[in-house]
Amino acid sequence: MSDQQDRIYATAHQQVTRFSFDDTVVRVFPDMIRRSVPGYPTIIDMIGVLAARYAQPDTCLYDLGCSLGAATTAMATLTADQGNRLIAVDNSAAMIRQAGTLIAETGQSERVSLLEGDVASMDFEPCSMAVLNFTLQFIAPDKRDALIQRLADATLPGGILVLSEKIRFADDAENALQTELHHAFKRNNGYSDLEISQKRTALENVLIPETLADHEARLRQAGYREIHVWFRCFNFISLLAVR
Ligand SMILES: C[S@@+](CC[C@H](N)C(=O)[O-])C[C@H]1O[C@@H](n2cnc3c(N)ncnc32)[C@H](O)[C@@H]1O
Ligand SMILES: O=C(O)C(=O)C[C@]1(C(=O)O)C=C[C@@H](O)C=C1
Repeated sequence: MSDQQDRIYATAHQQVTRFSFDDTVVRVFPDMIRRSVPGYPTIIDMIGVLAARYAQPDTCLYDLGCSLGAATTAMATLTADQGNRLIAVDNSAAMIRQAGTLIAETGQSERVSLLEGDVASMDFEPCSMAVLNFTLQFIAPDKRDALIQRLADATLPGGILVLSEKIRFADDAENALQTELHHAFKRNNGYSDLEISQKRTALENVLIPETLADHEARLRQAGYREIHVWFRCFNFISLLAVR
């Protein structure tokens, strides 16, 4: 079951605990992410479009921090009959369990390997596409350079990384405005001020955003030849990095 409405922070919690991708979150995840991330459905659709454009025949495609496999399914659907193997990884056992059920329902299980594991410590096979769709932000900052470097090293010439992140802005006024606009988006999607504020507390020191410049510098340093911002809404962006 993962089709319930997100009401996790609707009532006052005595103590707001650190956000984690457990069973409670899995049950509401599709609703939570759609109402929390501006443009999420578009980003998923466009990951499919990017797969159709950049996935090379008979190569691996990675979905890292796959949650319920939305990006995996988009990539699999738009690369049918190309001989690609999809490797979807998440370190939440609850997510992986439910992702397995959902991917089986799409009939794509044969091409998809679902792995429970930490993407910050895994070795990558040669691949033509990797997706980090709102995952890097949850990985300890001191592990991010090494992860992106290992991914860049595993990516075939002409292959890509799609990196989507919540970002912060170096300028305090800009940061405050973009954060306020994101909260207005959440309010417009039915979240109350209490829900917004408790979720924000739960995400503190769990989701650690960096600036666009930080992301671009890391990607360039790792050896990506081209870096494009292809999606942006308020403090949410998605980058296309070409190897
Ligand atoms: C915001 S969700 C990603 C959404 C998903 N990519 C999508 O497009 O629907 C972040 C996911 O990253 C996973 N995650 C966080 N840290 C991870 C790590 N070190 N290794 C693997 N997965 C991780 C979480 O369990 C969670 O499922
Ligand atoms: O809800 C928020 O305020 C968020 O920052 C959104 C966000 C994300 O960017 O990953 C945070 C956690 C949930 O997984 C879903 C969405």
